[in-house]
Amino acid sequence: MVTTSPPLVQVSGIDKRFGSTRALRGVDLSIEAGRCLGLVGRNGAGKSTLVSILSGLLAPDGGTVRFDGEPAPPVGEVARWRDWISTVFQHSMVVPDLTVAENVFLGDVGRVVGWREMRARTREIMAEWGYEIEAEAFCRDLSVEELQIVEIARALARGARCVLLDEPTAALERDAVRRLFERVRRLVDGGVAVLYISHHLEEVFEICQDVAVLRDGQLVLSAPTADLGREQLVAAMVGTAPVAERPAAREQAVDTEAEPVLRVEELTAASARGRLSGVSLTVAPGEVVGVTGLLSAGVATLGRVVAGAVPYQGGRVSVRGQTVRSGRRDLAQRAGVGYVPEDRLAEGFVAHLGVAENVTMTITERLADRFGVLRPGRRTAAAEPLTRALSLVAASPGQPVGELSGGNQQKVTVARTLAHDPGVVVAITPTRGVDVASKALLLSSLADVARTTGAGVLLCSDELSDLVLCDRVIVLVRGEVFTEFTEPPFDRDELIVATEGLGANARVVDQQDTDGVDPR
Ligand SMILES: Nc1ncnc2c1ncn2[C@@H]1O[C@H](COP(=O)(O)OP(=O)(O)OP(=O)(O)O)[C@@H](O)[C@H]1O
Repeated sequence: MVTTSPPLVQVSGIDKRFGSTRALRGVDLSIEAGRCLGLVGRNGAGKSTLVSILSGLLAPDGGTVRFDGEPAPPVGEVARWRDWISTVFQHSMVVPDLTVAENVFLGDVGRVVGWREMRARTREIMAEWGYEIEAEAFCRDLSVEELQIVEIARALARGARCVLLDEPTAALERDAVRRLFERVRRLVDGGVAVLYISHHLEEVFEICQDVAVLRDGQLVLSAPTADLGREQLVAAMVGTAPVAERPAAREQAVDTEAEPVLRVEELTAASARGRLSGVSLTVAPGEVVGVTGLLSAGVATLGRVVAGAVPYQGGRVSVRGQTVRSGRRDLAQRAGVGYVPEDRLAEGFVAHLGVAENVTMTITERLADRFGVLRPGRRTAAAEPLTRALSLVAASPGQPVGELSGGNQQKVTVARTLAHDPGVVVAITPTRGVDVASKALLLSSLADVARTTGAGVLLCSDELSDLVLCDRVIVLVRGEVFTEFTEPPFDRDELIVATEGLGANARVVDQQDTDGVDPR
């Protein structure tokens, strides 16, 4: 008699409701030992809900989870679930006031290892991954990338039989992504089951043997990746919804002779996200200027300085001729700077307020009647065109933003920025966590604002596909302007080479401007 062993993780008939939202409907899924399963779907499809259920944090309304054929432990007994499944969550679960080693072994201290061994094993894992993070460092001092590494190290240290990676590459650089993939392959070769959630379909094709697609809470496709093309995958994700995967190229010429809406002169700043040294640039009315570079190059710092979110030490930032004082978010906003921050949870929205209220937060005075009263209907009407343009999914305009999926929260942040007719939009990695089909909509709405209102857009992103609709792209290397690409379409490979500080023919700025840049 032939006996086949049960899958390592088997999910059967899982249902989950949140009020009127059916987040998961009768989902069946198997995660096999020694295979990597990709889980994809549009924003709000139910991926994170499934991750929470698989991590023992959320009870399903119906259905079962089995490990190796046996019923999973009761929900809430997180330590017992972790013996089976270790999860790297989309949002940092790292405790800032603990050290790296304490975070890696969080929940296991005393039970599994002593302090000395904990530090030694943390060092070992970091060395194996090629990361230079001190085991004794406090996590509050780490960058976004380093925090994510701590989370991955935690999953690896536990030696769980199944590892869930929920958008693990969102804050990682190319080299770090490559290292992560190597490690995932090694885990899989060693018999570990991996569930890999990503909005980057190319990643799914690269490292997953199988792929499953969730749409509106239902599993609509499950197949080996080798049997599928990208189009089939996107078609399964979007169903019958019309979709533009790429924003249309920009046609309108920008008047670069016009007085710039944004002028940055000889800017010097220091922040945990990279320093800036003597950075100068301008953005003309209606122009979309991209800024890119490696994580430590200062791209996010530049955006944050212009938005007044962090101070600068030298130089000048001016919007429509008016100087924006260092580190004054309020004054930057008053001067007309709209800001799509990198960390939407911390700065992007107010979680307990509704979608329409968040979107119209900066324009309440304009919407109120002559007695200063603002009717909810007016809010909803003002928010609706923006949320529709971004294909935002919410149960109602009043649904608290904290209840939305990650990608939809990001769309609220963008809609809110665009609502108050900014003169300059600073957007930092605006498409992070946004599904493939919504990316084009989001980028197009930024470009539309530039085209129709004459606003300037400063698009700070390490996501090269975000840069397609830029009129120019400025590359920063170690806090300095290294080069500028002025002729779209931009060549992806040339951009990559430039971010590394290489590629002589891409160089168009004066030699003088780049003195001191080590071209490695
Ligand atoms: N705590 C909650 N209360 C109410 N609704 C919720 C809650 N958590 C999730 N939802 C809803 O359940 C649905 C599925 O959300 P989920 O976060 O699982 O989607 P997702 O596929 O992970 O999306 P994304 O790609 O944007 O992260 C969404 O409509 C979301 O608004």
